[in-house]
Amino acid sequence: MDPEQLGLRFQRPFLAGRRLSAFPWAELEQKLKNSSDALLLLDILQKTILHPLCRKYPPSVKYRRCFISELIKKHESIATEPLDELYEVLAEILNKEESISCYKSYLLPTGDSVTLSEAVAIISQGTTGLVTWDAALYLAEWAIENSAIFRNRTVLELGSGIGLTGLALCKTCNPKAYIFSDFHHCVLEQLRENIHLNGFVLESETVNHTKMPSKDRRAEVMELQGPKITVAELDWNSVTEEQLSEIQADVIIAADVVYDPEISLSLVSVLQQLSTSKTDGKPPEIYIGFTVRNPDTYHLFQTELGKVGIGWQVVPTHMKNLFLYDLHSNITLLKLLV
Ligand SMILES: C[S@@+](CC[C@H](N)C(=O)[O-])C[C@H]1O[C@@H](n2cnc3c(N)ncnc32)[C@H](O)[C@@H]1O
Repeated sequence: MDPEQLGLRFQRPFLAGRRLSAFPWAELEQKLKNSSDALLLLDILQKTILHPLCRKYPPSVKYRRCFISELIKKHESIATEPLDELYEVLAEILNKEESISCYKSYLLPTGDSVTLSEAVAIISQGTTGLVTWDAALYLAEWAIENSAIFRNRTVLELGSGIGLTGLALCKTCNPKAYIFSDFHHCVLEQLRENIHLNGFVLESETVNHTKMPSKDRRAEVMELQGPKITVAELDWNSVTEEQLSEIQADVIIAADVVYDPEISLSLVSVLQQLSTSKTDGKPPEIYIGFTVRNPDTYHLFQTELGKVGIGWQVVPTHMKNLFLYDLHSNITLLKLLV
């Protein structure tokens, strides 16, 4: 494999902040043993820590520190002379302060990328919604592979979190309109920030509090070639039938929203109400992707769907693993039959 290729295999997981143990370290070590040429390490540096996306939107300090330390270790295991560039980068990182948030960038097959500001901790501010979960990566990848389902249609996403699936879909699948939704105020705030970070303009701040956009803003919205994007504050426990009937989505999606029995019950009720609203005489297509952590929770979700007359089929796996979700996590994508 040429050194450029190995560099690219470090780039994608590094920018997305994936687990360091999943990086091709053994291959790097082998290559370095065969030739102690520093060019390979410099290429990896350029494609990761020195990449323009990382300079502008860096992963967490701890993550970068661990990564550069691992590169130094690999280099020192085969070379006698230290490589200055590695130590310069380490020194720069050691001077940085830890923060509770960081950036992750996900490279799209179009050559574009989605960058998100995410929390460093898996649970923060009392919510799981401030990080991107594997099911969101899986659903985004599946959507990109099946973009015809979304082209020129209105898509509603439930429990969007900070927006990975929707932003990837808006950048690659040409939906007519995309409605992100969630209920947690910190998540909604972070979601809006991420939408702006990716160059999109919001149609309005929330569906519930529609503000008339300023003249400049209207011009900006009109100039925008992409989908009409909305963020809706939508709580499955309190949303009314009337609010749901106003949405009129052609396609409904959600990622990692089946993880708690109590939440499942209100989610199913929302899905049932949404499934009865018809656009152009047709019910919406509904796709729910989730990691099966506890089979009982999964079965409860299926049972509750059955009780309200919603069937389901498992959508076959695609496994291109463009976004590097953990291949050992048990992710399922259901198409609901309404
Ligand atoms: C595990 S996170 C998944 C976030 C994102 N879809 C992903 O996969 O990365 C679950 C999301 O569901 C949202 N959620 C939980 N209960 C909700 C409710 N009652 N109404 C609306 N959203 C809810 C949370 O705020 C959170 O963003």
